Amino acid sequence: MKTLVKNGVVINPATGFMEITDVLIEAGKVSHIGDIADVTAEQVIDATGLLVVPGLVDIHVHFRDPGFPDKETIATGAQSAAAGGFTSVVCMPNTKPSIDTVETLEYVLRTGREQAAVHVYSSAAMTYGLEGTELTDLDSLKQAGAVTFTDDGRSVMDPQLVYAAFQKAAELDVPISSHCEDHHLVKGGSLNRGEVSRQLGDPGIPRLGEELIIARDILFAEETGARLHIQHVSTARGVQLIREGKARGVKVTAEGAPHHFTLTDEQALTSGSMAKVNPPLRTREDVEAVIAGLADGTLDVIATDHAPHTLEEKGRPLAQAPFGMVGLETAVGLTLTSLVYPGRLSLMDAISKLTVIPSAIMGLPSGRLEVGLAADVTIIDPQKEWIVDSDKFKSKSRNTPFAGMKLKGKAVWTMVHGDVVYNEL
Ligand SMILES: NC(=O)N[C@@H](CC(=O)O)C(=O)O
Ligand SMILES: [Zn+2]
Ligand SMILES: [Zn+2]
Repeated sequence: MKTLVKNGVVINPATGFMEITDVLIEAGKVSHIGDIADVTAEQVIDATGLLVVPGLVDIHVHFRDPGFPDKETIATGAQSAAAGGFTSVVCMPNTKPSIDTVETLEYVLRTGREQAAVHVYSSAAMTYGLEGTELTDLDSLKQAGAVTFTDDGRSVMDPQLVYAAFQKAAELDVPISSHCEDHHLVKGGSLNRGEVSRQLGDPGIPRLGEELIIARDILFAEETGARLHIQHVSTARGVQLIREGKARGVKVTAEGAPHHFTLTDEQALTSGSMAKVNPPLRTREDVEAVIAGLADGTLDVIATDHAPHTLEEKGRPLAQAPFGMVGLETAVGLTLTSLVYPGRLSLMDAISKLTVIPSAIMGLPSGRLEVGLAADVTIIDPQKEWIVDSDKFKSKSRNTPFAGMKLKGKAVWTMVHGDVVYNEL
């Protein structure tokens, strides 16, 4: 089977390559990049005016299996990924049971191989049951394929335990992904503590709770030499702490989420519980800082934190609704609309933060569009204007504050290892 993608803007951020040319895919691999006149292929795609990029990589998703198949399964999460242009994802461990044993990790990876349209990688929990009391067996979890250790959804509060985890992670050279939230300081709020939370009678979530743990974990990384990846940074001072850590040579990387570079806490006034996410949407100043952090490289990657929840749960009042929003199918549109078109981030940097950089952080064999490599390829229509319709999501869940929003730019064709897994061309 040969597929010829003709005349697209072919981008490979790993080498800074960007040219209007052709890509030939044979037997699941990229066999040629460059103008091709004399090839007969079973499948020919006219990519004129479209971007042909490495399959996108999201290192922060929640696929809810095992435990919550009403929200998402590995198969539906993978369909959602494919529809958003993502060909590789890293699952978070806050499932039920949590991904804290080799057995559960192997279940997730095997289900991914057997049922998912995209490559499914997984994190493993740092502590059993994400309870923050006993370290998991990090050696055997690494051995079984965990690409990062994290208690995402919570922070481990006991400094002795955190210290031991960082030491072990340094020894194993596996990055720790950190959800930063001081649970002693953050209790009961649903929204950023500020004007809007006061208006809605919510106790609020202080920025300081996030910043204390960002600062703490940077120090642990500095002390132990471990690689630290800070998840979903939402505050201006959080970005600055990471910038300073990097300047000191600490091995810290970080992610910005589309909702954090697009929306402020005011979104809760119109979207209610749909705008409830952890860490919360903050203020304009914070959004600007997240964008500046992405632009200057302080925030290395764009990751969605795709967090599906049922409409029943999200229909509850703010205080009772769970935190989180789906993100895979809106990420490309939001990246182009909020960052690239306003001139805040170059197209090359945007694609880089969605491909080769996240792959490098997690050590994944993806994120490049090069001859000889497996053909994970995404086509983006940068001109396509569309209105977010959550009823059309491939995800099982519809919890998004972006419904009804007009975006410019969309993933329209996704190939995994030579097979087309999404096509709206
Ligand atoms: N981000 C969220 O608001 N929710 C995530 C957990 C997390 O990423 O912290 C979830 O699992 O629902
Ligand atoms: Zn988190
Ligand atoms: Zn998460």
